[in-house]
Amino acid sequence: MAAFPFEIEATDGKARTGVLKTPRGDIRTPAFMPVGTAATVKAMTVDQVKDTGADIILGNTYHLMLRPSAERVKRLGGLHKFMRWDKPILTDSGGFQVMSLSGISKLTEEAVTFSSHVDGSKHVLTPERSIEIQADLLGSDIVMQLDECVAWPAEEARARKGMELSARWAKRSKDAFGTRDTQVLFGIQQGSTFENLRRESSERLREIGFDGYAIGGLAVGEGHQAMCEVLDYAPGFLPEDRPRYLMGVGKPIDLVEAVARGVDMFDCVLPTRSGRHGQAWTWDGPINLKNAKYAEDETPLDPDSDCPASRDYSKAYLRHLFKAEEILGQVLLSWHNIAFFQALTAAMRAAIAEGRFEQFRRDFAARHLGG
Ligand SMILES: CNc1nc2cc(C(=O)NN)ccc2[nH]1
Repeated sequence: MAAFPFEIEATDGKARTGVLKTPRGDIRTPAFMPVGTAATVKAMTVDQVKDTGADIILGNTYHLMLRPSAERVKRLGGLHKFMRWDKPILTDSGGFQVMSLSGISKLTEEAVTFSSHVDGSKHVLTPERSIEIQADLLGSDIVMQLDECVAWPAEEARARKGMELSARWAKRSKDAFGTRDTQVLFGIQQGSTFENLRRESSERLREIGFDGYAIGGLAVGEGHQAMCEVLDYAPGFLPEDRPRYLMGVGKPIDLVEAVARGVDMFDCVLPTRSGRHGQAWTWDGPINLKNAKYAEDETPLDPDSDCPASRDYSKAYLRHLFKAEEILGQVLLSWHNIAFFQALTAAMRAAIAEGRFEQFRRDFAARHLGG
């Protein structure tokens, strides 16, 4: 039973725009979720994040279970109170980061066991424990099943094994989650780049029944074109009346091309991580502010933006901050990049609502990739 109403307001081809209504607030889709890894969107205050127009942020179970621990977050009132973010939070299951960040990890039918990258301590993550951490201890609004994200490239037999384990863990996750009024559980489609496996994964998830469906196992090195080839069919295997969330994606062009193929929600560290390293994302493509050509460029990143970081500071000043390794550079560029990703999703929502998404898609690519 769907706890969060998802109202699709308009479609344009496969693209959709709508609202996912949650007790902590509405999420306008297509939506970009800033990544708030260790209870912070790095280098930003929650007020700055809110100021960009973000309706929801992502929290990482792996990081928070290691530090400060999920039990401590619970004792301190849960993740929303702890970090002072009162809008919706989606937490991931921890599975992906165990494989990409932790020390030795062992995967069995029962669980993933791993050693912490923080202090080497041993931890066990089962579908049931991940649900407990996300739903009961962190108190997130949108909970993700524990699954296995198979590395790319994968042989079909290996991808099938991972997809089938993820499907069994989807059932265990749903049973552990039970029925709740103010929180929902999303299943995750796996199957690497194999159409038959993606279809089978989707059929198994639909039989179990989820409030939303993620497309996992992409943006793992396959590249933009191969990802788009999977997205030509993978979103359509999922229920059209529920949100579709593409995990870990991506660059601005990835968002536009995925929305064109029916995706509604995204998360990616790109805007904050690249911002910390001096890369600014703009309608004309990415620029590296450390480049000497900006040394006396008095123009702002985007004079039309309502974000102070984009509108009020010269590129010359931002370059200076990065050359001097001043923390303010990382703050301002993270703020600008998140504001740009929010402006991009807002522009896509408007284009879909007005039936001009294909034109938007062409104009964006020409300008952003035009060079
Ligand atoms: C940056 N690329 C990227 N791919 C991801 C895939 C998953 C996934 O399949 N989780 N079950 C999660 C995060 C990801 N981030």
